[in-house]
Amino acid sequence: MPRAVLSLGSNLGDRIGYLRLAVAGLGNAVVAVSPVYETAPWGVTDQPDFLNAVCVVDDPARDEWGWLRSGQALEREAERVREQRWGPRTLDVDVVTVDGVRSDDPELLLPHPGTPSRASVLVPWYDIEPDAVLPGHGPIAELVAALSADDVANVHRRDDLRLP
Ligand SMILES: Nc1ncnc2c1ncn2[C@@H]1O[C@H](COP(=O)(O)OP(=O)(O)OP(=O)(O)O)[C@@H](O)[C@H]1O
Ligand SMILES: Nc1nc2c(c(=O)[nH]1)N=C(CO)CN2
Repeated sequence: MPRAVLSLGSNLGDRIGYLRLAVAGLGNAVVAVSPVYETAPWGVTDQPDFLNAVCVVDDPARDEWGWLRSGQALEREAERVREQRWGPRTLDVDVVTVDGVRSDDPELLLPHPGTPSRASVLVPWYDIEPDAVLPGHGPIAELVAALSADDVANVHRRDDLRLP
């Protein structure tokens, strides 16, 4: 079960530098990287805007737990400090989905439960995998179409910023 979709986010310090660090750290496993989006914060709204992107990765040696550990190692590299839930961070790496795997382990919920409602994940993911299906939720094209006008207005593609 090697193929995963990871979401990347940063809203502290050198935001694009942290996203680049993550993509560089994923190395040869990277299959596709989305454009970068500037997004208004959801959850805790009184914090700086995020840069968000989505990465498709593939590595026969890593299962879903391997991808979680890889994401956490990258967060440590970005000197992320554990802070408030949904608060500001140098780098957030979430495992969105790993093939068809479903998990209700709180340490690794799959698919990531925030995905169906988050424009900051769905919009960049749709850019690189328009035919993707989120297990248990259907085609992401339908999830994107179901986003509110407000949600969509809160994500802005930054064509001046590129990954890796
Ligand atoms: N699919 C997943 N991807 C990443 N972390 C997960 C996942 N499912 C559960 N977790 C757990 O979530 C915990 C907290 O993660 P984190 O602090 O990044 O949450 P958050 O980013 O503030 O909120 P959210 O998970 O809603 O985006 C981690 O300890 C991790 O084990
Ligand atoms: N726009 C946006 N808002 C957020 C984000 C994020 O990645 N993008 N991550 C959060 C913490 O998980 C909280 N809020």
